[in-house]
Amino acid sequence: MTATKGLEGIVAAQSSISSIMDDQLTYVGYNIDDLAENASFEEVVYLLWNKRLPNQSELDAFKNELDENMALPEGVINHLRSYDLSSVHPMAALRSAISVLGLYDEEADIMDDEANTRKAIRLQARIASVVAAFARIRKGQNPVQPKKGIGFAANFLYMLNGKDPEPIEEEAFNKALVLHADHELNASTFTARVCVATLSDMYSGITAAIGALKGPLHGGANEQVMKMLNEIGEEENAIPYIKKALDNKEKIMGMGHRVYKTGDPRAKHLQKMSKQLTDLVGEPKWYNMSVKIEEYIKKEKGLPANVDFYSASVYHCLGIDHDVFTPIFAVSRISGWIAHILEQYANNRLIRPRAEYVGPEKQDYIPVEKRG
Ligand SMILES: CC(=O)SCCNC(=O)CCNC(=O)[C@H](O)C(C)(C)COP(=O)(O)OP(=O)(O)OC[C@H]1O[C@@H](n2cnc3c(N)ncnc32)[C@H](O)[C@@H]1OP(=O)(O)O
Ligand SMILES: O=C([O-])CC(=O)C(=O)O
Repeated sequence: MTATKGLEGIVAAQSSISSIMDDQLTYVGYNIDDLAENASFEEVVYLLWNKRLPNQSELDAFKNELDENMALPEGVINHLRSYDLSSVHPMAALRSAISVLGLYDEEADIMDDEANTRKAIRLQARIASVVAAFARIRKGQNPVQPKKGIGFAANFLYMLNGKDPEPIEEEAFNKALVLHADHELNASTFTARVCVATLSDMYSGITAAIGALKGPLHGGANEQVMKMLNEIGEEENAIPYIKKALDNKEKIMGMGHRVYKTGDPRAKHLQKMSKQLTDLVGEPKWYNMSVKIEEYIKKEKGLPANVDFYSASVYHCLGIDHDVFTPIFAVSRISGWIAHILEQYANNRLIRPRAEYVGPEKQDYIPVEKRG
């Protein structure tokens, strides 16, 4: 038995949700470029869960269901208030809060298809409310109740900021949600599938996935990109900063990808939005700096920018706190996690690979009192 480090190149499941082929990403056969330009996030969620796009009345009903399920149980709000608000990272708060949400769901451990569909809606709706509520509570503000009928992207920004977003903000945020919704067997999705393949419940699968997304080699990279841009500070510092980091064998956040080698098809959409929004808010340096870094890393290391690279400056321009970037990723990616969880349940087998043992062999047990 020989291990493949990081399971690179291993095909671990069949899936009909999303596909990456020749550096093109499709959701259920629809190219991400078409979806990013044309679809609402709700249409994409419906697509991932039902493997087809909704007609108008199905979409209206789906949006309505999300609206109806957005409000949080009071116990969850109280739980969020009970954290050490000065130090808890919003991603840790989210991981815990989703687990707590499960305690308020009478159907948490009911595994039939209908119950799972209802839980899927509740989780998709409420994760947005949790992220927005925690972002406000830690600033001493009260959570804002969701507003019905304005759409998921606008509703999230409304709950976060307490005011309706501008159309350009809503459009950018919707596009970011669409672009982050699913990505084949990325680390957090695989985590979710491994968890529920034991026939554990959906809340456990999502909680596990949030834990995996949090790391800086995965979703946590978007926050780290903004930290790096802040440290660089001005355009002229960008290349010296990156050169030094590479000399120190550091990884440049938002660069590189396990699967994409020529480019991440999502990055160009986020790059375009970054240009628009940084100009709009009068902070073009974030975009200009990012372009310099991208070009330099491409030339020096042959690595492309990934989805986390330009999303950082996009979210910054939307006025979102930098440590809320990764929770926002989760608000979108939960749609993909749920699709994969449902797919796993539908054709389940325990996921249990083997390890290549490389430790010592045939050791003799020595009683503790005789050990040196
Ligand atoms: C939503 C997402 O999860 S997208 C990914 C988000 N993560 C990041 O942006 C973090 C930065 N990027 C990385 O760490 C990596 O590119 C990953 C984790 C995304 C993919 O990694 P892997 O496929 O495992 O590649 P691995 O880490 O083995 O790197 C291969 C080589 O490229 C180098 N490399 C890869 N990414 C980077 C980077 N961002 N900066 C500098 N060097 C890099 C490695 O140092 C290594 O070089 P070596 O062979 O000389 O030792
Ligand atoms: O697929 C991956 O490894 C990481 C990624 O880009 C994502 O999850 O969107």
